[in-house]
Amino acid sequence: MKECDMKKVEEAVRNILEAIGEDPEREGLKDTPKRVARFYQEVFAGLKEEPGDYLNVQFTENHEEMIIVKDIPIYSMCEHHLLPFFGLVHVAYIPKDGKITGLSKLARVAEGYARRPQLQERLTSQIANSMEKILTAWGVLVVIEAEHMCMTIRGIKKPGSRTVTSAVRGIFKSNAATRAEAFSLILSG
Ligand SMILES: Nc1nc2c(ncn2[C@@H]2O[C@H](COP(=O)(O)OP(=O)(O)OP(=O)(O)O)[C@@H](O)[C@H]2O)c(=O)[nH]1
Ligand SMILES: [Zn+2]
Repeated sequence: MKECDMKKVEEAVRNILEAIGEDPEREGLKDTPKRVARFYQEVFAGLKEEPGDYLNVQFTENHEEMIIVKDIPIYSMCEHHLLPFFGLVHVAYIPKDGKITGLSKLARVAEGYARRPQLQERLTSQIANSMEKILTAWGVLVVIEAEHMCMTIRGIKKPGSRTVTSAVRGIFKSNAATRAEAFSLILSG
């Protein structure tokens, strides 16, 4: 897991500015390479951690019913255009053997995987896979609704269109009633 090479990003941004016909030395742009480097360091910080590890914070509680954390806001960067996509993550799981994790840890996992060059589908399955592996729950369900800037400000230009992805594991896959209950709780206001 490599640290962000700030000098390399700065040099690349200076090159881009030159390539588009700008003067990287002019007043308004002279600090831009540094700013963009800090910005990339922040939005790609998830590359230098293993976000699933947050789930190792676990408690024992006699609760084998559904736990849902919904409406977790995320900002990620689409790996095709390096433009943001953003929206809401909803996660659900049914713990096994009393193994539950901290609620904030579920949001930290979503945040960690979002802070990488991503595809929405991969982000969805990485969150679900880490929950399935580390929580060893009866079932895991992850839904993401997001808007992609690469479909908004360029190309096809369809602002407001939203992409919904889901990843379903364990009992949520095998039991339609359990899955329907999770979806109705997630989609209710
Ligand atoms: N499946 C998926 N596609 C994505 C995601 N983010 C961006 N894309 C798509 O990636 C595709 C890249 O297509 P290309 O034809 O290589 O690139 P492009 O010429 O910039 O495509 P347009 O966006 O159609 O102009 C586009 O259809 C994007 O909408 C994502 O998270 N998941
Ligand atoms: Zn894109």
